[in-house]
Formats: sequence, structure tokens, C-alpha cells
Amino acid sequence: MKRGFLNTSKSKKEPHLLATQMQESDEKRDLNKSSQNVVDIAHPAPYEPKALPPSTMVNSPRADYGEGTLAVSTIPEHFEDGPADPDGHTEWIVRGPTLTKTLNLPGFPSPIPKPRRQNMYIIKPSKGMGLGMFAMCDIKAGDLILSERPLLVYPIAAVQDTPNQRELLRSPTQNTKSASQMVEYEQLIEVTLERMSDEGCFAFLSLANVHTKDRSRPLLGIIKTNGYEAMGIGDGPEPPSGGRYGPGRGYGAVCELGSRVNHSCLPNVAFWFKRSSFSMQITAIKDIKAGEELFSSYCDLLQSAAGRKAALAIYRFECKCAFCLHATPITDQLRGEFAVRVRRLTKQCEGWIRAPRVDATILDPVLQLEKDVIKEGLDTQPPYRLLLGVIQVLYTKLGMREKAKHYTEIRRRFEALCREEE
Ligand SMILES: C[S@@+](CC[C@H](N)C(=O)[O-])C[C@H]1O[C@@H](n2cnc3c(N)ncnc32)[C@H](O)[C@@H]1O
Repeated sequence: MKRGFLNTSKSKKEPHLLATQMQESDEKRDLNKSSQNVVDIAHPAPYEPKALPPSTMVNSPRADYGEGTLAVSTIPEHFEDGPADPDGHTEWIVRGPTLTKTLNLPGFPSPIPKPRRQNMYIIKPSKGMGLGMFAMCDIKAGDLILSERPLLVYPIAAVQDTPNQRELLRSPTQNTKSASQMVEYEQLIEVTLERMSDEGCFAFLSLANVHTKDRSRPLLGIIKTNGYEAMGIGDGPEPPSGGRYGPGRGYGAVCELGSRVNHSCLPNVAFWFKRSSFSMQITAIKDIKAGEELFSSYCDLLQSAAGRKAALAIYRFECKCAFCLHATPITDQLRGEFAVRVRRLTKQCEGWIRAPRVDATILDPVLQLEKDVIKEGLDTQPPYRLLLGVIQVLYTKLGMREKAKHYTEIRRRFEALCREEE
């Protein structure tokens, strides 16, 4: 890609709305079910506005973008001659109503939260994993290590893998669709990169790309290698508190720094996207010693080793962590059934609470489950919080106050780690 194309002086214009009407094609109907517009706010020629619905031509970032609009917007707004936001800017490829909804949040976007101390991490080579992020000091579970505005936020559905060869043979029309869809998405990302600062654009292009040998286009390859789910933003109705947007409605984020964090099935950090400040946070979920590498989990850990392997395939590496190397049918079963077993225990717990008295032996299987879960490194996973609650209730019922207090404290610390969207 020609460098000059990416960030010319033209790229930050007044925030009037220019737009390109996407050509008629089936795959665009997939992108947007109604009218097919890419609204590129402040984008220069050659993306001339064509016949757009009147609402998309309103000269205001608070415009009510229509259902069928895909916008490219800079968050926070950035005018050509105005100062840059000290917390940085994100380019957001977003469906119109979601942009409108977000821009209308009171006080949006707020400044990004700052870690208590600076220089908590360094990015450097990690054996066999390319670059990685390492702790520069001792870090306590719960500490905010880093927060940053992503370089790019995009609809996850736009970059999801296209059908494999066997699927294509079964349905050849799928092939044409996917190929042209990919070209289109790639073009959309090019447009988006043009809007970034030189530094942002350089940072994006410097990120790892493990998709250079498959059918992925270069920029899509970078997104597929580096994107994190940006929970908290999505299209359509909001999910219940703490819930996820359904398939095809979520957004992903590519970050300059956070995207250097490698994967482990025993993660010591977690990523949280905060809609209010439009930023990605990395917090420690375990105590971390200076010099240790920071790892997040790229996949759902409550699935078997085979399931994790399949989920990680898009990143083109095989996890060599002890849990993957030494997985057994028993450990796979524990992961698969953990959430269900805890839900069942929670229900049983209601009966135990009402019973006049309970026998101390009912604790045995519950404590055994906790032991197994800790051994398997699953004590950072959401069902663990419920399990702690069950143990705490049982100890209280049995009159073992000190033990109950201990579990209340562990549970309180666990909850502090799960910072949800404010
Ligand atoms: C989001 S990037 C992480 C940063 C990357 N290592 C770099 O050099 O920029 C994801 C890529 O890092 C590598 N990676 C991450 N975790 C790994 C692991 N546990 N083992 C081997 N490679 C890993 C894979 O190549 C993966 O596609």
C-alpha cells in the first residue's frame, strides 16, 4: 500500500458529512439490510456524496444516522485545525443508530481512567510469540495497568472468517460473495486509515499479521490478528447488565499497545472496554511480579482443549500452556460443566438456607469442586464468583463465622476485579 495514500493532509477536514453510496450487491445487503451507505464523516474526495437520505447530510456529529448507514467516525471528534485529544482518538466503523446512541450519552466521551503509576509495562520480544507485554514492577490483582483509546473499532461481523474450501465447493456462490465482501471491507479500512494521524496509522501497520498466507486482505489480516471484543458497545437493544451483544451485533477493537498482549489459558490480565471513555483497559486479575509476561485469554476458557484450539485457530498458533498440553477428559469435563454445576449448587443452596439444620458433609463436594477449579486455573472465571457465594452461605449456615468471613472477603476481591461498564 502506498504510504501517501494513508494519511494525506486532506484527511482531517471539517466535520461535514461526505459519503459514498456503496454499489448494489448482495454482500452489501449483508452489511446493511436497508439502504447501503458508507458515511465517512470528514472524509475528502474521491468519496463524493451521492444520493443519500437527507438525515445523513446533516452537518452535525449528533445527526440521526439512519438504520442503513455505516459511518466512519473519529471518537472524540477531531477538527483539522483543532487540538488533538490528550487521550487519543479512535476511528470507529459503526452502524448509524449505534453511533447516534453513543454520541448522545451524557458527557461522552469522558477522559480515560489513568493507572495509579506510570511505566507499569514494557513491550519486548517474547520467546516464540513475537512481541509481548511484560510487567515492569510488581502489580496487584485489580490494578489498572494501562488504558488506551483503540486505534480502530469495527463491527466484528465484518471480519469474521469466510467459508472454508469445502463449504465453498458445496456452495460456489458463497465464494464470489466472500471475495468481493473482503475487497469491500478492505477498502473501508483503507478509508479509515486515511483518517488516522501518521503515528496512529504507523502503529496500526506495525501490528502483527498472521494472515499473510491465506485469503485475508492485508488490513483485514491485521484486524483478525489483533482485534479484541469491545464489550459494552453493540448494535440494537442493549443486553442485560454484564451481558453480551448477540452474534453479528458486537464490535472489536484494535489497540496500539493492548494488542501486543499474548494469550494464555492461565491469564493474569483482563481487557475491559469502557464505553463512557471509549477506551480499552487492561487490569491485573492476579498478582504479577516484575518481569513476568502479561497474558490475556483470547478464547472462552470454559470449553475443552479441542474447543480452545479451534477458537485460537484464527490466531495461527497452538497454545502450549500446561492446561492445553496436559488436558484430559476429566479436565475437559470440569471446564464444560463448571457453570452448570455452580448453577445447580446455587439452586440447592436455597433449600439448604431454609432447612432447620444442615450436615457439615454437604460442604465436601463443594470444597472439592473449588479445589479442582483452582487447580485448573479457572478461579478467574465468572462461575467462580457464584461458587464462592455458595461456600460462604454454607459456612454461615453451619455457624463457622471465620470461614464465612474469609469467603466473603475472597468474593469481594473477585467482584472488584470484574469491573463492569459504568
Ligand atoms: C494480538 S497478537 C499478540 C502480539 C504479537 N505477539 C505481536 O508480536 O505483536 C496475536 C498473535 O501473537 C501470537 N501469540 C499470542 N499468544 C501466543 C501464544 N500463547 N503462543 C504463540 N503465539 C502467540 C500469535 O502469532 C497471535 O496471532
